[in-house]
Amino acid sequence: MDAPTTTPADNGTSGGGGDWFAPRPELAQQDSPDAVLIRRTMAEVGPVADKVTSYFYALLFVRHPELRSLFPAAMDTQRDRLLKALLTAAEHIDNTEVLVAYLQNLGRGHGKYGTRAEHYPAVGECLIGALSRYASVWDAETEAAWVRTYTTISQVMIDAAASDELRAPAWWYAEVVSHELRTRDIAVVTVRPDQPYPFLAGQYTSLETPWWPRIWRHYSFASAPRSDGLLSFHVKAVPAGWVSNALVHRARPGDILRLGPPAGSMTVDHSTDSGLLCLGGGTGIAPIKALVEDVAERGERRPVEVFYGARSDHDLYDIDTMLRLQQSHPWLEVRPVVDRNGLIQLPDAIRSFGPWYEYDAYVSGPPGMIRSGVDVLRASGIPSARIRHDALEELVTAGG
Ligand SMILES: NC(=O)C1=CN([C@@H]2O[C@H](COP(=O)(O)OP(=O)(O)OC[C@H]3O[C@@H](n4cnc5c(N)ncnc54)[C@H](O)[C@@H]3O)[C@@H](O)[C@H]2O)C=CC1
Repeated sequence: MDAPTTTPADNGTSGGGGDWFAPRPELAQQDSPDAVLIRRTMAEVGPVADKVTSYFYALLFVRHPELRSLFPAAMDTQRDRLLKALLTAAEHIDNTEVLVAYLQNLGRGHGKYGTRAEHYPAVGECLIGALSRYASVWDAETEAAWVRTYTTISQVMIDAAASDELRAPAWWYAEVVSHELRTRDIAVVTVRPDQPYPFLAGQYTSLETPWWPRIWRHYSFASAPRSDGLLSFHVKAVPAGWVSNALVHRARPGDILRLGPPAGSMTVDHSTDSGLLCLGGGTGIAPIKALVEDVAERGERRPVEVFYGARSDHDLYDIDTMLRLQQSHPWLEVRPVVDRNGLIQLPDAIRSFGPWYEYDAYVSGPPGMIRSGVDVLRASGIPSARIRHDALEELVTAGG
C-alpha cells in the first residue's frame, strides 16, 4: 500500500519523514473519543513498530496465504508500507478532508496490485490482531474505536476503487519507445501506453518493470500531456535501486512496463495568475519541466522562475532543454544552481532573488532538499498552503 501522495506542505502528513508512529499532541484538543484511543494505541506501539509490522505480515500470510501473491517476492521495501499507510489514515480520522483525499488516492492506486473489496476485512483483522498484541492497553472500547476507524478507511478506499474502475483501468501497459542515456546513471525513458492515459502536468505515476514483478516505484511525468500520448520519465539509477537500475541499464525500446493511475496534486492552479517559483533538484527537474510546458500551452504569461540544482555541471543533464524553453518564453527564467562543495545548496539560492511572497511555490527533488526548500520558502514569506511538493514518504521509495 502506498504512503500519502502529494500534499500541501502544511497538512501534517509529510513534514516529519520517517517517524510514522509518533503521536501528534498538538492536535489533541480537537480529537474525537475514537481519535484519542487511536492515538494512544499508536503512541504505545511506536517503540516496537518493527515487531508490530513483522507480526502483522506474519498473521496476514498465515491466515490468508492467498494474499501473499499480491505482495512482492522480497518484502524489504514493502514491509512497512501497508501498515504505515493504514496508521497514517487512522491518525487523520478526524480530519475528513485530508483523510478522504488521501484514502481515495490509495484506493485508486490499489487496483494495480489486484486488491479487491473482500481483501479489506482480512487486512483489518490482522491489523487489529497485531496492535492488540503490542498495545499496553487494549480493551473493548479501544478495539471498537479501531474497528470503526478501519471500517471508515476501507469503505472510502473501496468506493474510490469501484468508481474508478468504471472510468479507467487499474493499470496500463506501456511500451518503451525510446531510451536515452543522458549521463552514466540518468536515462530519459519514453513510453507509449496501450490506452489513453489522462493526467495533469506535475503528477506522477507508479511503474513496474518486467524484471521485478510487483515492485512499483513512483516517477513524475517529465512532460505535460502530449498530443501523441507518449509519456516520459527521468530515471536515475540509485545504489540498490532495483527498478531504477533496470530502467536505466536494462530497459530498451520494445520492453513492456506497467503503469498505475496518475497521482499527486503538485499541479498548476490555473484559477490565478500568480507567478510560479519552482525548485527542481537533480531528476526533480522532470515535473518542473512539465509545469513550465503546461503554463506555455495555456498561453499564460505569468512569471515562472525555475531554480535547477545539481551537484556538478555534469549533473545538470536537462539544462539544454530548460534553456531552450527559456529562449521561447519571455516569462520564464531558468537559473542553474551548482553546489560549490556543498557550500551553496539549491534552496539557499532563492534568497538572493525575490521578493517571493506573491508566488506559488513548487518543490521537487531529494527529500532533504524538499525539507530545507520548504523552510526557506516559508521564511521568504510564502504561506505553507501555497507551497506544493510530493509527500516525502513517496520519494523515499521513489529512489529505488
Ligand atoms: N516529484 C518529486 O519531488 C521528484 C523527486 N525526485 C527525487 O529527486 C531525487 C533526485 O536525486 P538526485 O538527482 O541524485 O539529486 P542530488 O542528490 O544530486 O541533489 C540535487 C540537488 O538537490 C540539492 N540537495 C540535495 N540534498 C539537499 C539537502 N539536504 N538540502 C538542500 N539541498 C539539497 C543538491 O544541492 C542539488 O542541487 C531523488 O531522490 C528522486 O526520488 C525525482 C523526481 C521527482
